[in-house]
Amino acid sequence: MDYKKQVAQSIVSALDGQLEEQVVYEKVEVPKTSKMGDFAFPAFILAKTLHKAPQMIAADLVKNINQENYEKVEAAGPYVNFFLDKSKFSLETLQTVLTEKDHFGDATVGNNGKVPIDMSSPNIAKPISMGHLRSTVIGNALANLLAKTGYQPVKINHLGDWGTQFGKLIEAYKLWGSEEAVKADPINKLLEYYVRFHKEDKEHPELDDEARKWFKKLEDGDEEATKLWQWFRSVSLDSFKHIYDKLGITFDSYKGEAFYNDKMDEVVQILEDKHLLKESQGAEIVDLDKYNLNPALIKKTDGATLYITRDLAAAIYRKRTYDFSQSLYVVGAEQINHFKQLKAVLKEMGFDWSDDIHHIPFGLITLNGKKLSTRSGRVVLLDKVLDDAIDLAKQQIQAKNPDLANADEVAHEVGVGAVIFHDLKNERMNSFDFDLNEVVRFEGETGPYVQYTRARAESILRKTDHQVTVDGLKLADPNAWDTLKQLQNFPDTILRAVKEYEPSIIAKYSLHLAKSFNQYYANSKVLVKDDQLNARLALVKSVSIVLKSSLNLLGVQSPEEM
Ligand SMILES: NC(=[NH2+])NCCC[C@H](N)C(=O)O
Repeated sequence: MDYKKQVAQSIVSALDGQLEEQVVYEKVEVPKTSKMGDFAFPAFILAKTLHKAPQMIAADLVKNINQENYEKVEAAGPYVNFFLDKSKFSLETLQTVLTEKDHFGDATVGNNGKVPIDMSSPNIAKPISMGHLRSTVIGNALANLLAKTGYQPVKINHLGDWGTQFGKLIEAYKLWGSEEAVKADPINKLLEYYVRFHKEDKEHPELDDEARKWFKKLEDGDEEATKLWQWFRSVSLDSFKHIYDKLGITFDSYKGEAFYNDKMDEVVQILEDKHLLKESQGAEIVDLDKYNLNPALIKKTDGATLYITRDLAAAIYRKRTYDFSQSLYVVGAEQINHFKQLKAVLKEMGFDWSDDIHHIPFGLITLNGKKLSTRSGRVVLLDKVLDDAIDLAKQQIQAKNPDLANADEVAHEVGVGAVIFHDLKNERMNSFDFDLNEVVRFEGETGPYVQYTRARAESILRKTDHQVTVDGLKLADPNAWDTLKQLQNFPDTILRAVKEYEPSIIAKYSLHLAKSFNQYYANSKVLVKDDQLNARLALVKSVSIVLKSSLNLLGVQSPEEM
């Protein structure tokens, strides 16, 4: 039920069609506090046409409005305030949630369109960073949101498994590496070699020439180089998968940069045919002056291809494979220019679908105010962060509920959920600081708080043998009003989150719903056996359903008990 539409229609008929419904609909507001009603119409917009004082217009409107559908309609200065009929509203809302359950909020706007989401995409031979974590959890939440609204998301892990850094790594390994050492602790060892390379090449620039040679060999299929590369790739992938398992996130494809090696000749060919390639100091570039962008470097002097060349091949491959309605790239804001260049080159190549490519950028995570980077070796090992979060969750669960049977499983869901939720409650583009003790708290704006609220709703339902039915859902209790309105807003909230590619909208929504429900529960006696018992328990059940759906959309589990 679209109550705003109902309000707009009431106004239009009271005005005898002097304004279009659409115009009125757009003007109807939601007042700051519910004391001023659930909707308000600024009558002063009619002052010029009607040559009357705004207060008069508001007062006249109130007289002409059919009040039947409302608790009351009143004029307040130049505004008309509408108070919805709470009983009717609760009946309609609770009935919808209880019958649609998990499907409440499903939509069809996506028209089954396929949407590849380039997400996570860490680099081989380096630990997966907090930045990759952001990409992973934002991408996963967007995939869930898209699926709920009728799209078909395809989660692609575009592994950084190709590029000049592999030349550096091979050179470093040849100089300082040992097979046993790598086998014992793959990622940390490989990182150590890489960091050492970047220290030593400052004094020995000849190292860079060697590294370049190794990369060229790799591109030419040299046996030794290829073998080392394959080994580095497979140990790295094992360690990434270990973390994805912990996060509970899966991918539909692991086609990384190397997959496009044999698909780049075609890219270069098209660029040549369209006379887009220019020589510049021996390298091949595409001039993007008219887009106000730096030229895109397609081929280096030694013929080695680049990150953007592989992205061009990948974009074309995805269009051919999925015929996508849109194609998303969840990658940090530091790559904004890269994606602008990518879209511009595709456009120059004559691919109109380049407009359907969207870079979904996000801000940095800092740790105690410091930026994290791999080169300097200041990496936060994600695996450790997750384990610490699980430990913290376990301590709190043991204190609160020492008898909980599946405490380890719940601690995992709460600890990991806390890290994911903390990431997603911040607007994508905001940078934020990460302090684990804040993240895993059971109070405040945290994932565990929402999980705890939902578990509490379930425990209330376990306390009674009353079976909730969809009859008798009229709930006039003003304490329940904010919660009911939140529930009713869920479908719209989902659509907004999808439209803005902004999971934080769902995270904030779930916090608001949890908070309003806790307030309701503190002020109303839910389990008293009177004629509204069914309606109150229906509210509790509905809150549980919607909190669980919200958490699941974010990729966070929702334990029944904690
Ligand atoms: N198609 C892409 N460019 N995806 C993003 C890749 C991210 C890259 N591997 C990095 O860690 O910076």
